[in-house]
Amino acid sequence: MNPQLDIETIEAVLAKADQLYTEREISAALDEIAGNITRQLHNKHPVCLSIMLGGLVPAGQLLPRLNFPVEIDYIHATRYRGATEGNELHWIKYPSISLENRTVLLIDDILDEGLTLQAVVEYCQQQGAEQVFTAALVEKQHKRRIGLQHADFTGLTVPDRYVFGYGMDYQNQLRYVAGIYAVHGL
Ligand SMILES: O=P(O)(O)OC[C@H]1O[C@H](OP(=O)(O)OP(=O)(O)O)[C@H](O)[C@@H]1O
Ligand SMILES: Nc1nc2[nH]cnc2c(=O)[nH]1
Repeated sequence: MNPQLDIETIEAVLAKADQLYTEREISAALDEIAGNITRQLHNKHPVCLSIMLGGLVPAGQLLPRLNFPVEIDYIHATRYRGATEGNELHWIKYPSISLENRTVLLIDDILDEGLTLQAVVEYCQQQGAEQVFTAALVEKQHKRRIGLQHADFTGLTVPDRYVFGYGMDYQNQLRYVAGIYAVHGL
């Protein structure tokens, strides 16, 4: 499938966007999240599941900060699918590692309405996980949370705008950006 946006448009979206967090601020937040995860899970040998695609960058930056034994796998589930409003959750890949009697840590980029993390927590529980913890780099601030209210581990808050960078996309683009930005006008 061809990208929805051409290179000039992608560069213009980035140039006009409002920067909410620098890479340095995100790095400090990841240090804090990693410290809190370590204190709570260091002797649990957790299965860490990145929720793709958005979880890719936060998980990739968080996991090397965890200096204790973990197993790594991923789930691919999406409800926005390149749009700026969510729909029902589309499951693309279930984890390969058995979750039975395991402590599970889910890692995602953003908690918005909370439906994605809630559905994935329920899936893990159905698979027999002993305990399920959630980490989201960012929590969006609004009163429309209808699923999971808060992640167990989180670092940054963003206003009620559409944000991208550090794993988060705008129309399937800009996930690689080393900062967190709000789209101009959204
Ligand atoms: O709290 P919610 O309102 O459910 O939204 C949060 C979810 O939305 C994004 O995923 P998206 O469906 O855009 O897929 P992606 O990971 O491929 O970006 C993000 O990565 C979270 O998983
Ligand atoms: N990229 C991105 N994904 C989301 N999923 C839910 N909210 C958002 C958001 O603001 N940005």
